Amino acid sequence: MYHYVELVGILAALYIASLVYKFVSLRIRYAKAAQQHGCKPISRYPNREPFMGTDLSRLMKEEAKRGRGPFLFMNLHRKYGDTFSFKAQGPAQISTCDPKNAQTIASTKFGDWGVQPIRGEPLAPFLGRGVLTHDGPIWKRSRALLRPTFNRTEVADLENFETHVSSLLRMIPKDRETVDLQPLFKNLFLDTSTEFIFGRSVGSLDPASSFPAPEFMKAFDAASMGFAQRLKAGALAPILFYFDKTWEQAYTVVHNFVDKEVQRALLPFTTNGQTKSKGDHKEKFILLDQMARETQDPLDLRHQVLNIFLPARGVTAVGISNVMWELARHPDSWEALREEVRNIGDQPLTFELMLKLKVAKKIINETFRLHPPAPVVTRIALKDTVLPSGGGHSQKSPVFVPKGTTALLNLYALHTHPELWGEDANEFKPERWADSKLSGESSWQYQPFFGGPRMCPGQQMALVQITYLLVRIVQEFKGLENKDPVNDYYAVGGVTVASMHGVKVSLTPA
Ligand code: HEM
Repeated sequence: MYHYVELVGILAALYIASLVYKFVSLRIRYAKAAQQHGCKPISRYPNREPFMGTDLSRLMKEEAKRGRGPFLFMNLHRKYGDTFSFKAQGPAQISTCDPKNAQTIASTKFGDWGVQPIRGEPLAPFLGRGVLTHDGPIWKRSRALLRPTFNRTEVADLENFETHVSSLLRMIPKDRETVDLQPLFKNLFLDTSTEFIFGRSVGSLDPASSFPAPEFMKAFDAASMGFAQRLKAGALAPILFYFDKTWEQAYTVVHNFVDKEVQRALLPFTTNGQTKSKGDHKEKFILLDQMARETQDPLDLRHQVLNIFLPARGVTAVGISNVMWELARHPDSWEALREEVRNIGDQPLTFELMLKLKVAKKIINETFRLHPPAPVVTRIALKDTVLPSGGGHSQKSPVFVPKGTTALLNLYALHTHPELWGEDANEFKPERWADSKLSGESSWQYQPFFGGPRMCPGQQMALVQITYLLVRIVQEFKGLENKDPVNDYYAVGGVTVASMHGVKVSLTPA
C-alpha cells in the first residue's frame, strides 16, 4: 500500500513537472518571438468556461440550428477584432479575417501550415489519404494525379456539359410553378462529376435512369456532414463519436459505389494478366482511368477518387444555387444579365466567350463574396510561427503562434469587412466589381477559392460552368421570381454551406 501511494506521488510530481516545463518553454518561445518579430499578445474571446470553451461550442450549435451558424464568427470578429483567440471544445484556436494573415497562411509561410494532423486521422475512414487530407509528399502526389482534370481541354469541354444542362432545363416547370432549384443543381453536378471521374454519368436528371439518386445523395450528404462534425470536434472526435455508427453506414454506401467503378477501371490491368501501357490512347477523358495508369492499388484509387468526388459533386452546385438565390431577389441584376445574354446573339457558347461576359462575372463575384460556398479555411501550425497581424492594442502587431495551434480563416468576415469593402459591405451590389482597386479576384481580401499552392484546382472549371449555366437559363427563361417567403439567407452545412431554405423560384419561359 505504502509503495502504491509513493508511486502515485511520483507520477503526480512528474505530471506537474511536465506541465511546468511546457509552460516555461512556451514562455521562453513567446519571449524570443516577441524580441525577434515584435510579437504582442492576441485579443481573446471571453470564454465563460475558460478550460474547454464549452460555452462557445454550445452557442455555435444553437446558432447552427437556427441557420445562423456561419455568421456567428463574422459577428464575433466585428466585436473582438480581425484576429482573436478562442476556445470551443478544446485548446485555444485562432480565428482571423485579416488579408495579411490570409496571405501568410496560404502563401508566404505555406510550409509552416498544414491540414494533416487535423484532417488525416479523423477523416481517414471515409477519405483515406489524398489531396484534401494530407500534407507533404502525399499531398503533392495526389495533386499531381489530379492535374490532367484541370488542363485547358477538359475545362473547356462545354459540349459535354450541355448534355446535362439540357436535362436540367427540361426539369424546370414551364408553367411558372414554384420550383426549388438547389436540389436540381445538386443532381446536375452529381451527373457531371460522375461522368468526368468515372466515365459514365449516374443520370440523376434522367427520369429513365435506374440509379437510386435520392438514396445515394442522402448517404453522400450524411457522409459529408459526419466529416464536418469530426473536423469541428477535433481531438475529441474519437470519444464524442465512439458509439455513432451512422457516419460509417453513410460512407460505406459511397465506398461501395466508388469500389465498383475502381474494379471496372482495373479490369484491363488484370484481365489475362495483361496490363495497359501508359501510352494507350483514349478519346474521352476519364479521371479514374488516368489515375489507374499511375497506381493499381484499389484502396489508393478509392481514396484518390473520393478526394476529388467530394468537392466536384457539391461545391459548384452550392455556388450556382447562391447566384440564383441572389438574382431572384435582385431583378435589376437579372435584367442586366438578360441584356448581356441578348448581346451574345447566335455566337457559339465557347469557353473563351464565357470568360468575356462581364455582367455575369460581376454577379458571380458578388455572390461568392457574400456567400462563399466553403466559408472557413482551417489550418494547423506545423511549427512555431508568426502571423503578421493581430497583436497588441492596435491588433496590427505580429502574433506568435505555437506549433499545434489551429487557425481558421473566416471568409464571411473577410468578405464583408467594412474597412475593406465599405459601409455597404453586406449589400449585394455587383457594380462594386467595376472598381479597378478590387483588381479582380487576385487580391487577398477576396478568397472564395483560397490562394497559394493549395488553392482550389477546380476554380476555372467551376466559374466557367456557372457562367455557362447562367447563360443557358437566361436563354430559356425571361422571367425569374422569388417564391421564398423568407428573404434572408439562412445557412446549413458543415464544410460547404448552402441555403437552408433552398432556392424557391418561378421561371417564365422566353
Ligand atoms: C464554386 C465552386 C468551388 C469553390 C467556391 C471552391 C472552394 C475551395 C476552397 C476555399 C478550397 C480550399 C479549402 C481548404 O484548403 O481548406 C478548395 C480546395 C479544393 N477544391 Fe474547390 N471549390 C469549388 C469547386 C471545386 C471543384 C469543381 C473541384 C473539382 C472538380 C474542386 C476541387 C478542390 C480540391 C481537390 C481542393 C483541395 C486542394 C488542395 O488542398 O490542394 N473544387 N476549394
